Parts: sequence; C-alpha cells; structure tokens
Amino acid sequence: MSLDASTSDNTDPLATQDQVPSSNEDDEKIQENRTLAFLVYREVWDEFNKWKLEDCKRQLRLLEQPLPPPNIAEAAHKMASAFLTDGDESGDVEIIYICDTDDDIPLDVGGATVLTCETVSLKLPPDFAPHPPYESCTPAVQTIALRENEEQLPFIPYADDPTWDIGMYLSQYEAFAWENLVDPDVEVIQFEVLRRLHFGHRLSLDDIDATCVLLALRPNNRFGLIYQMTQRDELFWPGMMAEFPTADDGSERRGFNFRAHEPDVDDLRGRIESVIPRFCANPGCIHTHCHRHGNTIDDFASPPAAVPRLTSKDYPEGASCGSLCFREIDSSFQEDSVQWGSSEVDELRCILEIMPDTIPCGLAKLVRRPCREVFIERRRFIPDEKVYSESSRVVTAREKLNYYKDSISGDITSGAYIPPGPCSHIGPCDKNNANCICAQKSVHCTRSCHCSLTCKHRWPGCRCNKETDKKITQTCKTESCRCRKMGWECDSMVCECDNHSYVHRRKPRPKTKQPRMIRPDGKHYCQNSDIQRGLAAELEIKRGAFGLGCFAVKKIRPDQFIGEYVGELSVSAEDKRELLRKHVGLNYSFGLNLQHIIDSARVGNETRYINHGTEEDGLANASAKTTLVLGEPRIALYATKEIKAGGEILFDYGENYWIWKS
Ligand SMILES: C[S@@+](CC[C@H](N)C(=O)[O-])C[C@H]1O[C@@H](n2cnc3c(N)ncnc32)[C@H](O)[C@@H]1O
Repeated sequence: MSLDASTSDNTDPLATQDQVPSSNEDDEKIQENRTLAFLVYREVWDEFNKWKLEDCKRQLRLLEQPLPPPNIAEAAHKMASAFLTDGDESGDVEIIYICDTDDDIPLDVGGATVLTCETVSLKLPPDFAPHPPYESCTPAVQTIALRENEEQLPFIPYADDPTWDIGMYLSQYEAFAWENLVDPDVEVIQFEVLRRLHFGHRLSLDDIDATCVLLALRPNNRFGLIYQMTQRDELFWPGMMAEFPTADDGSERRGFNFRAHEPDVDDLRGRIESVIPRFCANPGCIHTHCHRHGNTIDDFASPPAAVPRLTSKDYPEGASCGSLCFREIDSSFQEDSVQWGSSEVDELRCILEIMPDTIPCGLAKLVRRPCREVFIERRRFIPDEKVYSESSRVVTAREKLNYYKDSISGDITSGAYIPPGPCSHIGPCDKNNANCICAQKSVHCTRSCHCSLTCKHRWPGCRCNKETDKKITQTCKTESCRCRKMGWECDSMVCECDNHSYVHRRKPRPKTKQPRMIRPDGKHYCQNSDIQRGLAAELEIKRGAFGLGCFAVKKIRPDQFIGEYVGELSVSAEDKRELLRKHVGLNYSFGLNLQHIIDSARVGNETRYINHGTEEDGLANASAKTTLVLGEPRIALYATKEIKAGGEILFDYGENYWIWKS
C-alpha cells in the first residue's frame, strides 16, 4: 500500500505469486484490500455495463437510420490522397471508377474516369459438373503431435449436414473448447479495476494479487491479466481513468510497462531461461515451438542441466588462440591473480550450465575475458573431481558392442515396438540406473536422449563407408548395414557412412550417368536416410478409379523411396474421430504401432491419397515400412516394382481396413 504510482515497481518482471501471509496482521491487510477490491470491482462493473447498454442502443439506432447516399467521388479522392507522398500533387492522380452497369454510375463522380463493365455470358458444356466433394487437409512436411485437449471439442464438424449424427459425436466430449474463454469485456473491466487499485488506491501489484479478486496479474512472462491486455486492441470507454498514465508507444499502455515482462538485455540468465523453453527439449530436434514433440511453451520443461564430461585435462588438442590462451598456461602463471566480479562469474556460469564442455577459447569470446582466465574460472565452477566419471570413454568401432533387439519380436516394423524414450536423467545409462528408461526397457539410447554422444548405451551406428571403400557398392543399401538390418535410418552423428554431407541437398545428376549416390570425391552417399533427406518422388494428385489418387510424375524405380506418410500423431485409445470417419466413409489413419496412429484426415501430404491395391490383383506397386529415425518410428513408402510416369501408386491397406469399412 505504500507504493507511489510514479515510483511503483510495475516493471518488476514477475510478481511474487507465492508470498504467503505470515501473520494475522497480514491476513487482516489482505481482507481489507479484498473488501476494497470488491467495492472498486462493483463500481467499474456498473459503470461499464451502463455505458455498454447505452452504447449498444446508440449503435442500433444508427443502423435504423437510412444511410445517406455514398459520396463516391469524395471517398475515391480520400483513398487516393492516402497513397500520395508529400511532394505529390493530387492532380497527378487519375481516379477510375468501375461500375457494373450504366445505372450504377453515381451522380457526382468528381472528375473520375468512369468505366462500366460489359456483362459476358459463358456457355458451359453440358457435362460441366462441379468437382465432387472431397476431404482436403492442411499440407505438412512432417508428422505433428495432436495437441488437442481430448476432453474439449475445438469445433463442430459438418455442423450443417442433416445426415450427420451430431448429438452422438458431441456426447464424447465434456465441454466445448470455447466455453472456458474469458469474456473480453471482463478483462477490460478487470484491467480498469487494476488501474484504480494500483494508481488510485496505491496498492502494489502483489497486494492486488493477494486479494485473489482479479485474474492472476503476472504468473509468468506469457500469461496473466497484464500480458493478456497486450494481446488485444484496447476498448476505449468513458470510464477509463484518463488522469492516470496513458503513454501508448507500445512499451507502456495505460500505466503498465509491458516490455518489462521480457528480461532485461543485460540479464543473460533471465534471457536464456526465457528463450530455452521455446526450443524443443528433444536434443534430436532443432525446432522452436516444436509441434512434433509438444508445445514447448506450455508443456515442455527446460532440458535438464547439461552434465560436464570433460575435466580440465580432457580438452582435445588444437591450436592456441593467442598468447593468453589456456593452452599457453605454464608454471609461472598465478591462478590467484584471476579475480572476477560477481556479474562476470555469473555470466560464465550460466553459459557453463548449458554448455559445460565448450572449449575456453570459445567461451572467452562470449564473456569477453582472456581465455586462460576463463579456463581457471571454469575449473573453479566445475572441479575435475566433479566431472562425470565416464567422461573420457569413447565408443570405438572395435569395441564389443552390446546389441539390443530394440523390439519385442526383433523387428521394429512389426508394430509391437513402442519406443520408451527419450531418457533424461543424471548418471550413466545402464540397468543399475532406475531412471534410465532406455536401459530398463533394453532399448538403445538415441539422438533424442539427453545422454552424451559417448553414452555406452547408445545405438552405435554403422561403419559402412569403411566397409564399402574397397568394394563399389551402394553404401547402406543392403542388410550388411547394421542400421538397415535393425530397421533404423542412419544417424549422421554416430554412423560412419557419410550421409551427413548430403542432408536436404539434391545434386543434379551429372551427364556421365554417374549414379546419384556417388559424391564428387568418389565416396558414397548413405542410402539409408531417405526420410531424413526427404528425397520423395514427384507426385501428382488427380482423379483415379477410387476418388482422388496419387500418381507418379516421373518413372519410379523399384525400391525407390516414394514419400513419408505424415499426419497427426495420437494415442489410439484417445481417438474420438471414428464417428467422423464412418460418416464420410474415408479413413486416413495409419497404425504406427500398437499404441499410436498417424491420421492424415486433417494434416498430411500427397501420400494420404494413395489408394488400395493388392499383390493378388496385381495392382499393388508400393509398400509401407516403419523405420526408426533418430529413435522415432516413422512410416516410409517404397516402390515394390517400377511405376511408369503417370502410373497410379497403390498399396495394400491390409484386411483390417476393409473390415472397418464394412
Ligand atoms: C486414404 S483414402 C485414399 C484417398 C481417397 N481416394 C480420396 O479421395 O481422398 C482411402 C479411401 O479411398 C477409397 N479407396 C481407396 N482404394 C480403394 C479401392 N481399391 N477400392 C475402393 N475404394 C477405395 C475408399 O473410400 C477408402 O476409404
């Protein structure tokens, strides 16, 4: 209550929500503030609703009045002058007024050129028919996780279709998603209550929060009443208290400095903490606001603090970065002479918490201090004896590897394999560590796990480049590649098959007809990374024998990758779309494994249009295969025989599909 409006700390990024009253005196104060808050709330509520009622009546009365005829010329000149720059003469602008018929020409065109459109009649051929109804979808390049709250219905599909049993569908949900939305009027009222309490009655934001009368003001940097108000245009109404601060330059709105919700430019720790949760917590994914592994803003915790794996003696050999490099430290160097200020130490430490094993030469550039001093400070923060003991262990090709089958049946394509990871814990990945879900389930750690690349439990990858250096075969093309044999795509960070230099880069085929899998240096590109490389065949969607179908634009070779089946990934037990599928008679869901389905009804790519054909009827020319890509199962479609340019692609949906259909 002691806050002065002009000096109040309304720029404090986060109010302390968890302050608990410590005494009866505090309780009384809260009660007193609560009573006041209710009074002000009632006052603003009445004022706002009285104004709103009158304002609505006024608007309705306006609508009842006949509108004056539009002054086209004036409106056109006004519009034209809006485009003029300072030096332009309005006379330089030619205004053209276009109308449908001569009857539409307004009386006063004010010098505008009038063009009337000629009516043209089109004669359609007798067989001209509208396109038959079909189910379209949002195009996507990768599968996304279904982020819907399965208890709330986001919208009502086929609401205007009388043949649709809407009641049955709605009964599956507990509520409509829009039921929980806060009425924007209530926000406007609450914001004004907040302003009157803070600037008029001089209650601090913490005091106001403690009354629990208003929506939480600032629980975090992305939510709360004050933040909400930055997300919408302000509604101007006479009850707004104009005598309080009104700066509206974007940074400050009606007294509250919204930008202060972002950490200060100098606050490195605050900025890192506010940015890191926006990146996917899955280390095998580089997306911000990732839709595949979750909504990183709301659901994902920040990745756990990185575990240092290098002692001060473990840095790899390399060139010195200058005379002050840590590599130049000799016995004459006085460690005690390194004395940093607390903010400098804090800056280095918050970088080390994320990247503890960065070489001092790089850290020195970030913190703008001599490399050798950075080295000493790092050792003070991470003493050698605290470094994870297996740090220097490197998996070598010669090391006897402990293979897991990574599936129940030994075949991840069986659908029985459900990956448990990624794991995320402190300590080594082994059976003795109850927190390592990979080790506990006897599956290999993957790129998505939070352990280091040298983790003993990781899938070791293949060494096909070495194996094929002598023989001219296609790298990782056959089952001699242990990744392919296990149903994994190669991982450029662990495999030695040279796929890394080719990710997402299509090389024009040289005139010599040299196969595309050979690099200019004569080595082979990995042939077991189709999904990661995304080198799908060129496909065309057009009408086929069974509705829309998917056709090859160019010839597709046997075994060629056609594309990845993508859509929305959901847990089959939660799937509530069955009624919808039955209603439209189309089913785009593809079982990824016994637990998950990929449904391309609303999100997908060309492969969702591939129709059914079987080996027996001689129509199937493609097949689907589940492959583990960096630890995640994905569905790839391959040609089983040559498909000519213009040929329709067909694969066997399996018996269950047609049981469902009947
Ligand atoms: C995944 S959709 C394929 C794309 C679909 N043709 C379209 O127009 O969107 C599967 C549906 O296509 C139709 N379909 C596909 N292959 C078929 C076939 N061999 N015989 C009859 N209908 C087929 C069925 O209606 C089936 O439910």
